[in-house]
Amino acid sequence: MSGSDTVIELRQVETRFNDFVVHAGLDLDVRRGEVLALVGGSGSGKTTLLQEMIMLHRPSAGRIRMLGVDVLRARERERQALRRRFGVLFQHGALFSSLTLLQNIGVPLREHTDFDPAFIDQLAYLKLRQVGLPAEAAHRYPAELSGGMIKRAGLARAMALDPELLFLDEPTSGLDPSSADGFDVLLLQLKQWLGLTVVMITHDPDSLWQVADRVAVLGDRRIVAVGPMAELAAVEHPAVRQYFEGARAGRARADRG
Ligand SMILES: Nc1ncnc2c1ncn2[C@@H]1O[C@H](COP(=O)(O)OP(=O)(O)OP(=O)(O)O)[C@@H](O)[C@H]1O
Repeated sequence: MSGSDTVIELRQVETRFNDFVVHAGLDLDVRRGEVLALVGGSGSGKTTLLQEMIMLHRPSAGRIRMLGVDVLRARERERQALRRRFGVLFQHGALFSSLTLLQNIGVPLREHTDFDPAFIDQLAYLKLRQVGLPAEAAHRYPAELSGGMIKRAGLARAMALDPELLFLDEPTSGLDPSSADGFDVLLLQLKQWLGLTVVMITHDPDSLWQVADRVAVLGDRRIVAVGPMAELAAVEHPAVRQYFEGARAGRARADRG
């Protein structure tokens, strides 16, 4: 039985693509207010697991509870209501190229509310500023912006409906080190200011050490270890060891101190 501080609970999740088993007997809890990083080798099933949490993919078996809702058994109306309570930042930002940043950020508000257009612009502008974008970026198009700004705009859009939960797919990948650092700092601030719960896939050792409260490691089709990086350092499983060996991992660890 989970406590009220568990916002997502996965139990005995199994995922198959025909005969190919991606997850089997996978258990994971996400706690309220934490940043949980999901890591694992290529093809270990991170993206598929994220898609199952955001209801884009249905596991073959098991149970997923999110914000008190039994996701796989809920009626479509309940699932629709749940969708408004989380935001997603996809890997490449997934902004509409023909819309300005302000219009992009306002998309979920236009879809899910009856607010008038001027009010939607005001709310979108607040989100734009909340993620640290300058006022003049509001009327620019995605093609005119840096990768870091696009990620921030994608985050602002994910936050448009004031979600309790955020899902981020490799938020710092493709960013230069200083933009990636900036994004990490932003995430920490948003967590602190808004009490958001964040689940993110990342390969970035700096994010693992500096932003994640806990790290869940996918290997052998399940979560083989979960805990703060400092605790995972003692885990011998090969899927875990790779985050502690090699130059990048060592640098991130040293920088933290
Ligand atoms: N729709 C699908 N049909 C068949 N196989 C799939 C499908 N989606 C994913 N897979 C397979 O499931 C496995 C897990 O894929 P997934 O994309 O979840 O892994 P990942 O850990 O996110 O990998 P990466 O880090 O490389 O993005 C892979 O072997 C992939 O080929």
